[in-house]
Amino acid sequence: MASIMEAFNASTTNLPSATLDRLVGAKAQTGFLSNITNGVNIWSVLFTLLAAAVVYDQIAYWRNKGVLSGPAWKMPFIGPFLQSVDPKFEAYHKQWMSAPLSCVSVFHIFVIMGSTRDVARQIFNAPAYVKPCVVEVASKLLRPENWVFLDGKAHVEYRKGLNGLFTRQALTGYLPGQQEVYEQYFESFFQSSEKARKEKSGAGPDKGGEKSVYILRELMCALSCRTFVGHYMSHSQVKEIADDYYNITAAMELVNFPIIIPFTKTWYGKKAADKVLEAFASCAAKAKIRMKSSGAKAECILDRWILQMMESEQYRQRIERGESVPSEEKPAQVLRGFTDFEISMTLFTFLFASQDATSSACSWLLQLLADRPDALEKVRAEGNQIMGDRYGKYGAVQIDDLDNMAYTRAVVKETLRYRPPVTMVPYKVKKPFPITPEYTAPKGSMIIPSLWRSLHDNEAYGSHGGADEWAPERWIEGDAEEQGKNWLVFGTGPHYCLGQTYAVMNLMLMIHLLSANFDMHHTVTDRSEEIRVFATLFPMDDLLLSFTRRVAA
Ligand code: HEM
Repeated sequence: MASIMEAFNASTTNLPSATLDRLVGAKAQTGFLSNITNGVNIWSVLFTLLAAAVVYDQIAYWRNKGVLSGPAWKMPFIGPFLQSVDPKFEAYHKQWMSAPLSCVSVFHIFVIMGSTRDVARQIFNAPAYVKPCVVEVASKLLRPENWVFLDGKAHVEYRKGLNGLFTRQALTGYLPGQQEVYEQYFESFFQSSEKARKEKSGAGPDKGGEKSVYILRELMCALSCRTFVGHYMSHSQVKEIADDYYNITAAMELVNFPIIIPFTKTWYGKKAADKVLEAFASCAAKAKIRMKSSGAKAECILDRWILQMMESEQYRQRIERGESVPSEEKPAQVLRGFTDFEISMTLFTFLFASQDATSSACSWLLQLLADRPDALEKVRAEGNQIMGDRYGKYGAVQIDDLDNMAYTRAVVKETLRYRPPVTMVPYKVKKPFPITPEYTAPKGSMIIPSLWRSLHDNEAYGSHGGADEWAPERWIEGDAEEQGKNWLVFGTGPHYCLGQTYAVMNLMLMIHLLSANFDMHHTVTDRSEEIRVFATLFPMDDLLLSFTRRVAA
């Protein structure tokens, strides 16, 4: 306004009108610019930048999305982050069923979900384009230099060195320790059921159920620790790890806030992970000393690994001395020496890979068996027939016995199919990945093969009431065993589960011993069949179980 007044005042001078017009124009322009600049402050600059970033974020999402199914609009920056903090099975299920390929974008991460069997297999089998990324925070917890993040040849080589820890001979050696752990925990389940029954006087076994998923998690952690590090870890340390492990799982959301902020889930998770790493490193140091003493026998994975390192070192020394070593004396894998911390990181990956998955599997196994007495009786009858006098005795089960338990195996495999513990396996796209002729996944995006549809596919598992029914018989008299292409419970391709034989065997051992010695009583609620997502899948009501000692018929 002031500048217009100044221009107006100028008209009172005697300048020619054209010059005056030019001057008025120039004055008015200067006034307009200064108006703008006068209005500019830090907030308007920030607002403009923010608006530009929102527009950029949205356009980047559309560009990445291309022809994929997924929300048309992205919540600025965070996307569906808040939903991923409290994930709902139904929401995931809806997404898996929505299309073979769908997408969301959370923070800066573009996430592609591959849901059908063929798309999932295509992703698993594309190591040239993708590498595992577990979930974003995993590299912070497991450490970025951990072997599970190796790719290509380096991964294949490292993994070869671990194969010897999961051979039949190795698994045989872990069985006695595992049976000790089962005996100890089953006894404590029974004792706490007895206590609960006394406290809730008058409650029958079927009414006295206690939430069991937590104690089953502890059992699985104790079992893993015994298998991995034997007696190098005390019972109280195992208990501490089992308790802390909850924080590690809680930190494992599909997408986390990008930085670790104190007192958040990821912060607690990282603290717990550091403690586990320290504990395993100390076990490694102790094992290195023990295994050098004469006559020391390998009792756990750690012992076997160190033994293999020692044998490799002896072999190398013989070669260096110029000896010609007969080929049968050459170790199956010549290993380098690993530091205590390297060993610890690797053992942590085993715990990391097994803890949630086996806890989930054993929760559903017990729920399903408690609810289907006919199946439970078949497991018992088979065990009794195979074990004879040894039936129900801890320490008596050998690997050959488990091999012969066809029905028990069918129960485990059917449970893994019906309630797959791992439903999604995140991979990262290393270079543009042409998944279909119409769509190429952009470099840097997360791509997730999802296993549910493959395992609930009626074309493969349509017999015995259909794929949504739990029917162990389909593995005995049906053709489930021939559906190898659909059997993605343990993944496929170069990163397929290293512990799959061990996991199935261990779950078989658990239901065999438990059913031989105890009766299980499930307090069924209207939420028992609902699915809770906590990294893996669990019964929504946390599985109310109680145990009574079995009186043999
Ligand atoms: C029911 C139990 C289990 C299930 C359902 C399961 C499932 C899986 C799945 C889906 C993968 C990803 C495979 C891929 O990317 O193709 C995996 C990887 C892996 N699992 Fe398991 N797992 C189980 C138990 C175990 C156990 C007990 C161990 C070890 C003792 C283990 C060790 C591993 C390792 C080390 C990997 C990564 C392999 C690699 O990157 O080369 N898992 N598991």
